[in-house]
Amino acid sequence: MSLLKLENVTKKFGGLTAVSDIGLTVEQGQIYSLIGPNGAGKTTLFNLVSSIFPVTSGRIFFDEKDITEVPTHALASLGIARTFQNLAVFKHETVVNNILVGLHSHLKADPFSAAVFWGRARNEEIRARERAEEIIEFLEIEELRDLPVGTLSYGQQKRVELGRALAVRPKLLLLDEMVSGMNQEEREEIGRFVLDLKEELGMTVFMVEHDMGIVMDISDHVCVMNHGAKIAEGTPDEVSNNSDVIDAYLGSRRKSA
Ligand SMILES: Nc1ncnc2c1ncn2[C@@H]1O[C@H](COP(=O)(O)OP(=O)(O)OP(=O)(O)O)[C@@H](O)[C@H]1O
Repeated sequence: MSLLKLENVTKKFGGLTAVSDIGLTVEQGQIYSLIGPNGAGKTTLFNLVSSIFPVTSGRIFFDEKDITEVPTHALASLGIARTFQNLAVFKHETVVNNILVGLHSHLKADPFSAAVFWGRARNEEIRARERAEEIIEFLEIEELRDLPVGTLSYGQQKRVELGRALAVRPKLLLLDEMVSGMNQEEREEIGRFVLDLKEELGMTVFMVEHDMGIVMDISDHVCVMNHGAKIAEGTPDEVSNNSDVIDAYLGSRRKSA
């Protein structure tokens, strides 16, 4: 079953077409990677799915609902969570508090009952703390739980950011260049967690990634963009043997050489 579907999505910035007539389908339970040379339009496409920019034309469907005009803040309650290319964590707060922030933005109790910590608010708070502990265990960061996030390595901070995105139990997780800036060991760990998300929690993952090792190792499906357009899609093997894809990457390397 398709979970995310883009139909003829285009984004123009003035005279520049950053995303050109893209159609794609992410199936439930897939790890779907979006790749392409620098400036191909990957991040712009992600920003359209998460409503950071409005589309110029086209429609976006999630779980069969048209979400093209749904604002960013309303996407979490529909089941879409996202991490960002640059770290989005509260550096002075502890690991557990950073994960609780992801949960609190989702709680339903009104501010009055939250203030007296009673009834619904109290039950929600207890459940939120249990959920935070589950995530900490899943990400194997128990020994870091009470440390301020700013004191952790970059790879550990990324794991906390991933934990915060998981807090809302998303159906779809958007990961924007999760492993950039990480060492090889951290990259492999994140790759393993993403695979566990799919295999243990049945989560669907849509990711923009430059690290070809991870893309080829864990993706079910890969979509390749160049100059705003989709140039190929298929299994990791299919796209890595596709001559248009090879040309696009070689061309971009020649330009930057
Ligand atoms: N807010 C913006 N205003 C104007 N142009 C933009 C904006 N955001 C992106 N662009 C342009 O759109 C094109 C696609 O950029 P985008 O960042 O989506 O590519 P990318 O594939 O994510 O690249 P990278 O791999 O380098 O992150 C580029 O030419 C970029 O300069």
